[in-house]
This record gives sequence, structure tokens and C-alpha cells, in this order.
Amino acid sequence: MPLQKQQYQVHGLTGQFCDASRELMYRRSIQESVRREFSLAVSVAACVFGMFAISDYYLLGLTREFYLLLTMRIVVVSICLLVALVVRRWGGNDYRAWLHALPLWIFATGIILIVPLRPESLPTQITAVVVATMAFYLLIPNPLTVVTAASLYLNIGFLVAAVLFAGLAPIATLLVALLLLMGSVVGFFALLRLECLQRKQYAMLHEEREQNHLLHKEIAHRKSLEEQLRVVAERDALTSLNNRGHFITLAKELLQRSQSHKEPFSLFMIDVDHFKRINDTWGHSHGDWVLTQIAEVCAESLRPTDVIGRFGGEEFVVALPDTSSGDAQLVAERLKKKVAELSLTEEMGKLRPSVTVGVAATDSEEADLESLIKRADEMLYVGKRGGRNQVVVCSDVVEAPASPVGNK
Ligand SMILES: Nc1nc2c(ncn2[C@@H]2O[C@H](COP(=O)(O)OP(=O)(O)OP(=O)(O)O)[C@@H](O)[C@H]2O)c(=O)[nH]1
Repeated sequence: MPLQKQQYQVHGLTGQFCDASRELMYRRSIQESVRREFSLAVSVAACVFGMFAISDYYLLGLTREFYLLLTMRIVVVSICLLVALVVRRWGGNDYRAWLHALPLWIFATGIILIVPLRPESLPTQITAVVVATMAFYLLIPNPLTVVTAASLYLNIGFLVAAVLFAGLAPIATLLVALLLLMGSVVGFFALLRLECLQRKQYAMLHEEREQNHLLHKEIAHRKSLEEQLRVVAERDALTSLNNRGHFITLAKELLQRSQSHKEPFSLFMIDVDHFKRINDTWGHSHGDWVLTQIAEVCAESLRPTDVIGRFGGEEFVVALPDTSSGDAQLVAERLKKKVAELSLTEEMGKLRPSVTVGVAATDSEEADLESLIKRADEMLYVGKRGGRNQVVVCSDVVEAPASPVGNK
């Protein structure tokens, strides 16, 4: 049997969870309603028990037996009302089984004591015992084991008192015993069924909650997987910049927005100078590290609205919306300067990294991203041929031919 099912298994005779800790949890969960129901039921039962003093008076008059019965009823009613009050007001968080069971034993004793004081009214008292047994089982909340013990005490005690003080004949005793037994059996199975049903309902509720919890965890896990997938699909693994594909998607959107707002748009192609030498001198892993440092410096030199990506190898690309060629040149110069100031490890102390930047700027509504990339790339190679470590700008003023501006 699966562990969860075992925990929620209900005992066939006690109507309680076989697992003691589960039973305790269940009792705690119903504690507040049990306290309320218990004090109401005990108060009502005490009042009904007290009201029978009227019938005592009609049957006995103001005799010694009447006063004894009245005293007994006052004691029973007072103790039960006190217990009801204590449980209601100061029941606290701990379930005190003995306190909850106390009224059952007191009622049972009171009912048994009526027999020697009012032996003539035995038939009425038999009915009272059956009704009290039912009330024990079904009205005053207590565990089935406690109720069964108190009912047995009431039924056996009543039967003994009836034989001793009311002179019940053997055959009549047998008939009364059968009647009382019937009442107890019906009460027992009714409460057993109720206890089992309530616990099954509790188990189902808990299972549902656990399933919901698992479902939420699964959803969160899937969301995190989706996020990881998205990062893998959009980011470059080494530098964490946008990868080429994602950069192109974002840059196209920016270019379209600039064109629809009639704003200028610029694009950088950045290439690390003599990167092969870095790899050859310090090894590929140092080369990787230098690349990540340069990527970080480039990203930090830009505005939040600009988009940067790794185009491939040691080449980066930047889209700058709402940026004219003049502004783009200033940004590229600043970026180039920051790369040159990059502080590397002691081991690589001699290395002065530099970048060459090709810039293409446009304010044309016709320009497309591919042609801008191509032009920036051409400017980059102009810069490379011109000695590297420089910014070369190409602005697309329609009538003028592209006039690269070398800038060391
Ligand atoms: N460590 C490292 N090296 C890379 C990576 N991608 C490309 N490279 C290396 O970068 C070097 C690029 O060399 P070249 O294209 O000759 O360019 P360069 O040496 O930078 O010279 P110029 O661009 O002309 O200044 C090659 O040796 C590539 O192997 C990378 O992710 N990590």
C-alpha cells in the first residue's frame, strides 16, 4: 500500500486514523468546532436533565426522596454546565479527553441514581436510558472508545440498579438488556460510520491540497525551465550578451520604431584588435576571459535603450535608436577608450586591448538592417586597414558618397 494511503487508513473499530500523528492533526483541525458543539450539547442535555425535577415532584411530592433527587440533579447540572463553560472559554489548544468525557460519566451516574429513588417509574427510565445512550453517541462529541465505555457503564449500571432496587424479574431483565443493547449497537455503528466518513473527507481534502501543491511546484519548475530555454535560445553562452539571432530580431524592431518616429538610427560593428595574438600568447581560456571583460565594458558604455549582441568570434554589434552619426561617433569613441583602459590580470599586464569600431548611421525610412550591418562592416574593415584602434563612421546622406571619417 502506498505510504500516503497508509497514513490515511481508518481503523475499522475505533473510527480513528491508524496513524497516531495523523489522528492528532485531524483532531487539531476540528478542535474549534468540537469545542463549540460540545459545550452547546452538554448545556442542552444538562438543562433537560434538570427539568425532569418537575416529574420527580409530581411522582414523589415533597418527600425525602424528592429532595435527594433534586440535590443530585442540581449537582449533575452544575458540574456539567461548569464543564461546558470551561471547555468553551478556556478549552485552549490542547484537547483534554478526560474533561470532554466527564459529563458522560456524570450523566450516566445521575441516571443510574434515579432508580433507587424513584423505582416505580422504571418504564420511563428505560426510555430515558435509550435516549441518553443515543445522545452520548450522536450529540456530545467524544471519541468512539470513550462513548462506548460510558454507554456500557450507563446500561450495565442501570440494569443492575433496576434488578437491585426496582426488583426487575429475570425475563424482564433480559428484555430490557436486549433493548438497551440494541440502542447501544445502533448508536455505536452510527457514530463509527460518521467518524469514518469525516476522516475520509479530511483525507480527500488533504490529498487534494497535496496534489495542488505538487502542481504548483511543477508549474514553477516548468516556468524556470522555459526561462532557461529562452536564455539559451537568446543569449551568448560566453558573454551573456544577446546572440546574433536575437540581436537581429531586437535591432529590426528598434530600426522600425526609429523609422516610424522619424528618428536617426546607428549601428556599430566592434572587432577586438589582434585577438589571435591574445589567444596565442595566453591561451584560449584567457582569450575567453578578455572577451567577457570587453563585452562587459561595451555593455556598460551604452544607454539602456541600446541593444548589444555578440555577432560571432571576437566581434560585437550594437543598435542605437534615436542616435545621429555625430552622437554615435562620440559613443563609439567613449567605448573604445574604456576598452583601452581595461585593467587585466597581472599576468596579462603588458596587454593593452583595443577595438576597431565601424559605424553606420541612417535617418532614411528605406534603410534595412542587413544593409546597415553591411555598411558598418565595411567601415570596420576600413578601420582595420587604417591601422586598427579607431572609429570609422559612415552616414547615409543620400546624395553624398560614403565618406569614412578616420579617428584614432
Ligand atoms: N578565446 C577565444 N577566441 C576566439 C573566440 N572566437 C574567435 N576567437 C579567435 O579570435 C581570433 C580572431 O583572429 P583574426 O580573425 O585573425 O583577427 P585578429 O587576430 O583579432 O586580428 P584583427 O581582427 O585583424 O585585428 C581567432 O584566433 C579565433 O580563434 C572565442 O570565443 N574565444
